[in-house]
Amino acid sequence: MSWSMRLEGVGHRYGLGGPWILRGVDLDLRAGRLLRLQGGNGSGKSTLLRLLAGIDAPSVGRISGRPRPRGYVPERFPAALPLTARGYLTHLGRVHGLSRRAAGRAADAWLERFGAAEYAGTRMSELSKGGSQKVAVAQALLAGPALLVLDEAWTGLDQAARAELDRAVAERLAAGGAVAFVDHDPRRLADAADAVYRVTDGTLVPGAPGRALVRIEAEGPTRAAEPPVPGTPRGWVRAADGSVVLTVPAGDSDAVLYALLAARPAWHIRSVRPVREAG
Ligand SMILES: Nc1ncnc2c1ncn2[C@@H]1O[C@H](COP(=O)(O)OP(=O)(O)OP(=O)(O)O)[C@@H](O)[C@H]1O
Repeated sequence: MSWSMRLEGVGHRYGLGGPWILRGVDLDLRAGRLLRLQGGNGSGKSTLLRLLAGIDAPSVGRISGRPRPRGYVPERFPAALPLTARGYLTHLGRVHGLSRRAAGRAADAWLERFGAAEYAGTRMSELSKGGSQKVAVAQALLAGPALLVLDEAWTGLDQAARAELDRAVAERLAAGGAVAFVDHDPRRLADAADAVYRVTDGTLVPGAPGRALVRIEAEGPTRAAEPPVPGTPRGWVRAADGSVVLTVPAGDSDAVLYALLAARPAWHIRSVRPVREAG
């Protein structure tokens, strides 16, 4: 399996007059890649995952090369379907082009893997939250997707099922699939994710998860003085009392502190505090 999918200048908003949720998103996703998306609440992660999965079309821009088959686990799985777990999965297998027999076998195999074989005959509407989430994950994996999109898919699964999903992700990648995911736990697949992006202010920026930062609060020789650290990557903000707060990668903090203290006239350092970049 060798393919490459591309997003070019993608923007999205809900409704014509609605605010732009995403703007100018460029992204390449290739066979074998594991992409993690991060960002604050409501930043647009789920929106981007739906665009990747092809559930929604972008309002502007272009998405090309999206492979098939695709699997998608939404943040909220519609559980109130009038089918049993096995019936639903078998039906979806048929939609993906499997024979009735092969679809039934795939349904059983995935229910078994996620420890849900005992719910095979249970109506979807009667499943527990965890049971329903296992079906949500099984339906996405059923057809061996080339592109797997997981929106908080581990949430609600028991520990064994979470580990099983980790294995299923590794299998998809080994088979030449790509996986894009969002998860609130920064440790999820942390060793495997080879691309990490943050959705922030509607744009997509490359970013390592939860980098260690240092917040330095300093007072200049005058209230309007600008800190003598032009290279500070994350910039600085001025507090109401005229002091400035610089947030810098932990590795740069010694150099920034030195620059402040070596300045003439020197700056007064009020506090130095380690912080973590929000996940
Ligand atoms: N169907 C919709 N109609 C209108 N607005 C929507 C719709 N879906 C999402 N939004 C809005 O788009 C913005 C981004 O939502 P989205 O769910 O993509 O963010 P998110 O980063 O996944 O958030 P969270 O971490 O809270 O799940 C939010 O302001 C949300 O209210």
